[in-house]
Amino acid sequence: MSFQSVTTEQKQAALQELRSVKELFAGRGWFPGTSGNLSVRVGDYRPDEFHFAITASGKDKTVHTPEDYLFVDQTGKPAEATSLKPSAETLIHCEIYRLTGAGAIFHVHTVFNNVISEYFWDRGSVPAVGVELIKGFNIWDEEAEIQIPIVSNYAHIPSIVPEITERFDSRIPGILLRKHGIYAWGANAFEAKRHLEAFEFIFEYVYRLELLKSGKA
Ligand SMILES: CSCCC(=O)C(=O)COP(=O)(O)O
Ligand SMILES: [Zn+2]
Repeated sequence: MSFQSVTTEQKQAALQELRSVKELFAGRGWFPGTSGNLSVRVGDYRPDEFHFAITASGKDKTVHTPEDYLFVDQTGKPAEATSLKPSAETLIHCEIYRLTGAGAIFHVHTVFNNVISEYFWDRGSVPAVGVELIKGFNIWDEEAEIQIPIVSNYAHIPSIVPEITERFDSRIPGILLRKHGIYAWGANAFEAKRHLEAFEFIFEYVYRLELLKSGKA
Protein backbone atom coordinates (compact mmCIF):
# COMPACT_ATOMS: atom_id res chain seq x y z
CA MET A 1 0.00 0.00 0.00
CA SER A 2 2.87 2.40 0.73
CA PHE A 3 4.76 4.17 -2.03
CA GLN A 4 7.71 1.85 -1.32
CA SER A 5 5.67 -1.06 -2.65
CA VAL A 6 5.22 0.63 -6.05
CA THR A 7 7.73 -1.01 -8.40
CA THR A 8 10.18 0.83 -10.63
CA GLU A 9 8.38 -0.71 -13.61
CA GLN A 10 5.04 0.70 -12.46
CA LYS A 11 6.56 4.14 -12.01
CA GLN A 12 8.25 4.04 -15.40
CA ALA A 13 5.02 2.92 -17.07
CA ALA A 14 3.10 5.85 -15.53
CA LEU A 15 5.77 8.34 -16.61
CA GLN A 16 5.78 6.93 -20.14
CA GLU A 17 1.99 7.28 -20.37
CA LEU A 18 2.21 10.88 -19.19
CA ARG A 19 4.95 11.63 -21.68
CA SER A 20 2.96 10.17 -24.60
CA VAL A 21 -0.29 11.90 -23.77
CA LYS A 22 1.47 15.19 -23.06
CA GLU A 23 3.14 15.10 -26.47
CA LEU A 24 -0.15 14.26 -28.19
CA PHE A 25 -2.13 17.02 -26.47
CA ALA A 26 0.69 19.53 -26.98
CA GLY A 27 0.43 18.81 -30.71
CA ARG A 28 -3.21 19.84 -30.54
CA GLY A 29 -2.37 23.14 -28.84
CA TRP A 30 -4.06 22.04 -25.62
CA PHE A 31 -1.38 23.52 -23.28
CA PRO A 32 -1.32 27.24 -24.16
CA GLY A 33 0.94 29.37 -21.97
CA THR A 34 2.08 26.44 -19.74
CA SER A 35 -1.53 25.72 -18.77
CA GLY A 36 -2.85 22.22 -18.11
CA ASN A 37 -1.74 19.34 -15.94
CA LEU A 38 -1.81 15.56 -16.19
CA SER A 39 -1.62 12.72 -13.70
CA VAL A 40 -1.57 8.92 -13.64
CA ARG A 41 -2.12 6.91 -10.46
CA VAL A 42 0.30 4.15 -9.44
CA GLY A 43 0.00 1.17 -7.09
CA ASP A 44 -2.88 0.18 -4.88
CA TYR A 45 -5.82 2.39 -4.09
CA ARG A 46 -7.72 3.23 -0.95
CA PRO A 47 -9.68 6.50 -0.70
CA ASP A 48 -7.37 7.52 2.15
CA GLU A 49 -4.10 6.26 0.67
CA PHE A 50 -2.91 6.42 -2.91
CA HIS A 51 -0.10 7.84 -5.04
CA PHE A 52 0.14 9.38 -8.45
CA ALA A 53 2.60 10.89 -10.90
CA ILE A 54 1.75 14.48 -11.86
CA THR A 55 3.19 17.22 -14.01
CA ALA A 56 5.44 19.68 -12.21
CA SER A 57 4.07 23.20 -11.87
CA GLY A 58 4.67 25.92 -14.42
CA LYS A 59 6.52 23.80 -16.97
CA ASP A 60 6.24 24.23 -20.71
CA LYS A 61 4.19 21.14 -21.52
CA THR A 62 5.13 21.26 -25.20
CA VAL A 63 8.66 20.03 -24.47
CA HIS A 64 10.16 17.06 -22.62
CA THR A 65 12.69 17.60 -19.83
CA PRO A 66 13.98 15.37 -16.99
CA GLU A 67 12.04 17.61 -14.56
CA ASP A 68 8.53 17.22 -15.95
CA TYR A 69 6.93 14.92 -13.34
CA LEU A 70 7.00 13.90 -9.71
CA PHE A 71 5.13 11.45 -7.51
CA VAL A 72 2.79 12.67 -4.78
CA ASP A 73 0.53 11.09 -2.17
CA GLN A 74 -3.21 11.48 -1.52
CA THR A 75 -2.60 14.83 0.20
CA GLY A 76 -0.63 16.19 -2.74
CA LYS A 77 2.73 16.04 -0.92
CA PRO A 78 5.78 14.66 -2.76
CA ALA A 79 6.14 10.92 -2.15
CA GLU A 80 9.93 11.07 -2.55
CA ALA A 81 12.63 13.69 -2.12
CA THR A 82 12.53 16.21 -4.97
CA SER A 83 13.08 19.89 -5.65
CA LEU A 84 10.14 19.86 -8.06
CA LYS A 85 6.81 21.44 -7.17
CA PRO A 86 3.66 19.53 -8.08
CA SER A 87 1.03 21.26 -10.21
CA ALA A 88 -0.62 24.17 -8.43
CA GLU A 89 -3.89 22.25 -9.01
CA THR A 90 -2.75 18.99 -7.42
CA LEU A 91 -5.46 19.17 -4.74
CA ILE A 92 -8.10 18.93 -7.46
CA HIS A 93 -6.47 15.70 -8.69
CA CYS A 94 -6.37 14.42 -5.09
CA GLU A 95 -10.07 15.00 -4.65
CA ILE A 96 -11.04 13.44 -7.99
CA TYR A 97 -8.98 10.33 -7.17
CA ARG A 98 -10.53 10.18 -3.71
CA LEU A 99 -14.06 10.40 -5.16
CA THR A 100 -13.56 8.07 -8.11
CA GLY A 101 -10.56 5.77 -7.65
CA ALA A 102 -9.71 6.72 -11.24
CA GLY A 103 -6.43 5.72 -12.86
CA ALA A 104 -5.69 8.96 -14.72
CA ILE A 105 -6.79 12.61 -14.78
CA PHE A 106 -6.15 15.07 -17.59
CA HIS A 107 -6.74 18.82 -17.44
CA VAL A 108 -6.56 21.17 -20.43
CA HIS A 109 -7.50 24.76 -21.20
CA THR A 110 -9.11 25.30 -24.61
CA VAL A 111 -11.05 28.23 -26.04
CA PHE A 112 -14.15 26.04 -26.46
CA ASN A 113 -14.14 24.73 -22.89
CA ASN A 114 -13.58 28.26 -21.55
CA VAL A 115 -16.29 29.92 -23.66
CA ILE A 116 -18.87 27.22 -23.01
CA SER A 117 -18.23 27.29 -19.24
CA GLU A 118 -18.97 31.01 -19.16
CA TYR A 119 -21.94 30.81 -21.52
CA PHE A 120 -23.71 28.21 -19.32
CA TRP A 121 -22.39 29.44 -15.96
CA ASP A 122 -25.81 30.68 -14.79
CA ARG A 123 -27.28 27.19 -15.36
CA GLY A 124 -24.40 25.51 -13.50
CA SER A 125 -23.86 22.89 -16.20
CA VAL A 126 -23.46 22.43 -19.94
CA PRO A 127 -26.37 20.51 -21.47
CA ALA A 128 -25.75 18.06 -24.29
CA VAL A 129 -28.51 16.09 -25.98
CA GLY A 130 -28.22 13.17 -28.36
CA VAL A 131 -24.64 13.82 -29.45
CA GLU A 132 -23.09 10.50 -30.50
CA LEU A 133 -19.90 11.20 -28.55
CA ILE A 134 -21.91 10.93 -25.30
CA LYS A 135 -21.40 7.20 -25.88
CA GLY A 136 -17.72 7.90 -25.19
CA PHE A 137 -18.83 8.15 -21.53
CA ASN A 138 -20.45 4.70 -21.74
CA ILE A 139 -23.91 6.28 -21.79
CA TRP A 140 -25.81 4.42 -24.48
CA ASP A 141 -29.40 5.75 -24.10
CA GLU A 142 -31.24 6.85 -27.22
CA GLU A 143 -30.99 10.67 -27.43
CA ALA A 144 -29.15 10.72 -24.11
CA GLU A 145 -29.27 13.98 -22.20
CA ILE A 146 -26.36 14.89 -19.97
CA GLN A 147 -25.35 17.87 -17.86
CA ILE A 148 -21.63 18.57 -17.52
CA PRO A 149 -21.08 20.35 -14.17
CA ILE A 150 -19.38 23.75 -13.96
CA VAL A 151 -17.75 24.89 -10.71
CA SER A 152 -16.30 28.22 -9.58
CA ASN A 153 -12.76 29.10 -10.51
CA TYR A 154 -11.36 30.53 -7.29
CA ALA A 155 -7.70 31.62 -7.29
CA HIS A 156 -7.39 29.75 -3.98
CA ILE A 157 -7.41 26.14 -5.23
CA PRO A 158 -8.47 24.51 -1.90
CA SER A 159 -11.70 26.55 -2.12
CA ILE A 160 -12.57 24.81 -5.39
CA VAL A 161 -12.37 21.34 -3.87
CA PRO A 162 -15.68 21.36 -1.91
CA GLU A 163 -17.56 22.41 -5.02
CA ILE A 164 -16.06 19.50 -6.91
CA THR A 165 -17.17 17.16 -4.14
CA GLU A 166 -20.67 18.64 -4.19
CA ARG A 167 -21.14 18.66 -7.97
CA PHE A 168 -19.50 15.30 -8.69
CA ASP A 169 -21.77 13.10 -10.83
CA SER A 170 -20.60 9.50 -11.11
CA ARG A 171 -22.07 9.21 -14.65
CA ILE A 172 -20.07 12.15 -15.99
CA PRO A 173 -16.27 11.65 -16.00
CA GLY A 174 -15.40 15.31 -16.05
CA ILE A 175 -16.01 18.73 -14.56
CA LEU A 176 -15.55 22.24 -15.92
CA LEU A 177 -13.93 25.08 -14.01
CA ARG A 178 -15.51 28.38 -15.01
CA LYS A 179 -13.41 30.26 -17.61
CA HIS A 180 -10.54 27.92 -16.80
CA GLY A 181 -10.68 24.43 -18.30
CA ILE A 182 -11.89 20.83 -18.11
CA TYR A 183 -10.82 18.02 -15.80
CA ALA A 184 -11.53 14.60 -17.31
CA TRP A 185 -10.71 11.24 -15.77
CA GLY A 186 -10.92 7.54 -16.47
CA ALA A 187 -9.99 4.11 -15.16
CA ASN A 188 -6.69 4.45 -17.04
CA ALA A 189 -4.92 6.85 -19.41
CA PHE A 190 -6.66 5.39 -22.48
CA GLU A 191 -10.10 6.00 -20.98
CA ALA A 192 -9.26 9.44 -19.59
CA LYS A 193 -8.06 10.47 -23.07
CA ARG A 194 -11.26 9.16 -24.67
CA HIS A 195 -13.35 11.08 -22.17
CA LEU A 196 -11.38 14.29 -22.64
CA GLU A 197 -11.72 14.06 -26.42
CA ALA A 198 -15.46 13.41 -26.12
CA PHE A 199 -15.88 16.46 -23.86
CA GLU A 200 -13.96 18.71 -26.21
CA PHE A 201 -16.01 17.50 -29.20
CA ILE A 202 -19.25 18.12 -27.29
CA PHE A 203 -18.16 21.62 -26.20
CA GLU A 204 -17.40 22.62 -29.78
CA TYR A 205 -20.65 21.07 -31.02
CA VAL A 206 -22.75 22.88 -28.39
CA TYR A 207 -20.93 26.15 -29.04
CA ARG A 208 -21.48 25.97 -32.79
CA LEU A 209 -25.11 24.87 -32.48
CA GLU A 210 -25.89 27.73 -30.07
CA LEU A 211 -24.29 30.16 -32.49
CA LEU A 212 -26.31 28.83 -35.44
CA LYS A 213 -29.53 28.94 -33.43
CA SER A 214 -28.83 32.54 -32.43
CA GLY A 215 -28.67 33.49 -36.10
CA LYS A 216 -25.35 35.24 -35.52
CA ALA A 217 -23.10 32.66 -37.16
C1 LIG B 1 -0.66 29.44 -16.80
S1 LIG B 1 -2.21 28.70 -16.61
C2 LIG B 1 -2.59 28.93 -14.87
C3 LIG B 1 -2.42 27.69 -14.03
C4 LIG B 1 -3.30 26.58 -14.56
O1 LIG B 1 -4.51 26.76 -14.63
C5 LIG B 1 -2.75 25.33 -15.00
O2 LIG B 1 -3.49 24.48 -15.47
C6 LIG B 1 -1.28 25.05 -14.93
O3 LIG B 1 -0.82 25.05 -13.63
P1 LIG B 1 0.38 24.08 -13.22
O4 LIG B 1 0.78 24.52 -11.84
O5 LIG B 1 -0.16 22.69 -13.27
O6 LIG B 1 1.47 24.25 -14.23
ZN1 LIG C 1 -5.63 24.88 -15.15
